[in-house]
Amino acid sequence: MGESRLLSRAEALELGPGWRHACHALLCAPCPGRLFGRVPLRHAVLMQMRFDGRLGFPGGFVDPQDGSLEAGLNRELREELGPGAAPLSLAEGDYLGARCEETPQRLVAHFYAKRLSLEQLRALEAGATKAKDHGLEVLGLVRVPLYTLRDGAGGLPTFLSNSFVGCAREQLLQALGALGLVPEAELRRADAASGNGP
Ligand SMILES: O=c1[nH]cnc2c1ncn2[C@@H]1O[C@H](COP(=O)(O)OP(=O)(O)O)[C@@H](O)[C@H]1O
Repeated sequence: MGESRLLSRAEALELGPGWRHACHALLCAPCPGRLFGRVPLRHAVLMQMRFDGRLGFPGGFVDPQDGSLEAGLNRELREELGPGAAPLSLAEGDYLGARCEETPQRLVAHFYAKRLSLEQLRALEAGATKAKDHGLEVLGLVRVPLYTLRDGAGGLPTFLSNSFVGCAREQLLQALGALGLVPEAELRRADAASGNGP
């Protein structure tokens, strides 16, 4: 992945016609369970295994006929997560930021996050195999482990050493911090321990 820089929604929308716009979203829910009866799961955070073997968030390119970034995002969520995504309806208020990359094409990656109930998130997971893209562009949803196991590597550090598409790894770290899903100090330790950081 090349260098990316953070932009506001307004700045991103002012970029010229040479830029393609894509929108992706982190969906999460509070998760009271404990792994092995002792490790708090904290939250269920969804990512997906893509056709190219990389991890990314649900979403995709916005088409000119979508009319708005959010309309494009909601269409992509239905294609990738199935009809269960229809009631989600992500909006401008769910916007977290944009990153632009010039490697090799000019891409603006808009990023959103939305908190669901655990019941809503479970229903999405259960319905995702009915999505148009299931088994094609999307190979499956995964939950992100937010804990770090006693060995200092298992859990989030090891998850972060996977291969991520575009700026998805930076987006994940941004959202986990911004939404308070993992304490900042723990996030920094997991990032450094993953051996895949900056
Ligand atoms: O989770 C993500 N975060 C940031 N960029 C992503 C993510 N997933 C894909 N991308 C990038 O966004 C662009 C659109 O990819 P995607 O495969 O989602 O679109 P599509 O579903 O419309 O084909 C690609 O350039 C890809 O590298």
